[in-house]
Amino acid sequence: MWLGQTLKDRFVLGRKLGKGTGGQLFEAFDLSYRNSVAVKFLSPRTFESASYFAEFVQDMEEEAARLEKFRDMRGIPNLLDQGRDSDGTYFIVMQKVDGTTLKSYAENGNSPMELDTAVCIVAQLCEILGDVHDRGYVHRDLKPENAMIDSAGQVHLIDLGHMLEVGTEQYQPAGTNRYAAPEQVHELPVATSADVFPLGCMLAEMITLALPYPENYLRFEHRGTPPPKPMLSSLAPHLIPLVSRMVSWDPERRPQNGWATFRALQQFLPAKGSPRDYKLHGADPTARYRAEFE
Ligand SMILES: Nc1ncnc2c1ncn2[C@@H]1O[C@H](COP(=O)(O)OP(=O)(O)OP(=O)(O)O)[C@@H](O)[C@H]1O
Repeated sequence: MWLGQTLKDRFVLGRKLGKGTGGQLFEAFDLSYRNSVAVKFLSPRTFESASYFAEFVQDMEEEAARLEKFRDMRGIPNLLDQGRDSDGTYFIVMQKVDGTTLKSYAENGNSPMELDTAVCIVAQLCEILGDVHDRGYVHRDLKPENAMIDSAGQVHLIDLGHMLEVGTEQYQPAGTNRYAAPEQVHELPVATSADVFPLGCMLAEMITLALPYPENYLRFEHRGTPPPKPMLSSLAPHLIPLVSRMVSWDPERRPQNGWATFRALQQFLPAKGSPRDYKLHGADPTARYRAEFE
């Protein structure tokens, strides 16, 4: 791929937007609708075997299929097209989120985060995931790099590459150390409650700058010993009971899905019509809940 290359006679490639382990994201200009879009290419994987490479292609094809499944769902970019460029590299084209990842948002002056802002970001993620969970899917890789905040303060969920239908027999490893739920790390079956664990981790981290469990802790075997207790003492006391449940080792103790977590968080959202009395760097994710009318 190169700057100015036109894909499918329609998308003119521009600057790089970001990079993950599996994909590279570029901005492109859509000649049909005359707006900016995002193109995700499979990263070059020169040193890997053909079969390993084929697995990555399959992962991206599955991601495209999931984007299509969640078409027009608020908070998930729409799939616009997919194909292969002149070198045979697979790509998908989707709506571009005009904003930054949650990780960059925090790093660019919003860290540690006001409790209000952090709660609103997680509440927005819960609303998106609530709809995903209602359709029987688990995201399995929630982390600050996989959430984006647009210029209007709306949160978007990206990277559906590891999403799985609840009850799928075949196990495919997924998740990021320190965010992934223990049952997922231990390769046990996962339910929608596996997405609630990382939401609790993210909420605690945004406010206190610390994750509830130490590095690599989740990868240890705990057979015969009680599961570890989360470290949440620097969190606001009124949030501790809910966040403790969200990051509970036992999936049954967590709110069971996005909507259940949203309902539990609702009491901590800013009141409608209330003003924000602190400064934010960039977009305002609390505006959605402060607004008198949606
Ligand atoms: N729709 C989008 N609009 C704008 N930027 C995006 C969009 N999707 C992804 N990005 C940017 O590209 C980066 C990488 O995207 P993504 O997480 O999908 O790649 P990945 O290789 O699947 O990541 P991972 O390492 O989690 O597997 C994101 O962190 C973000 O900065």
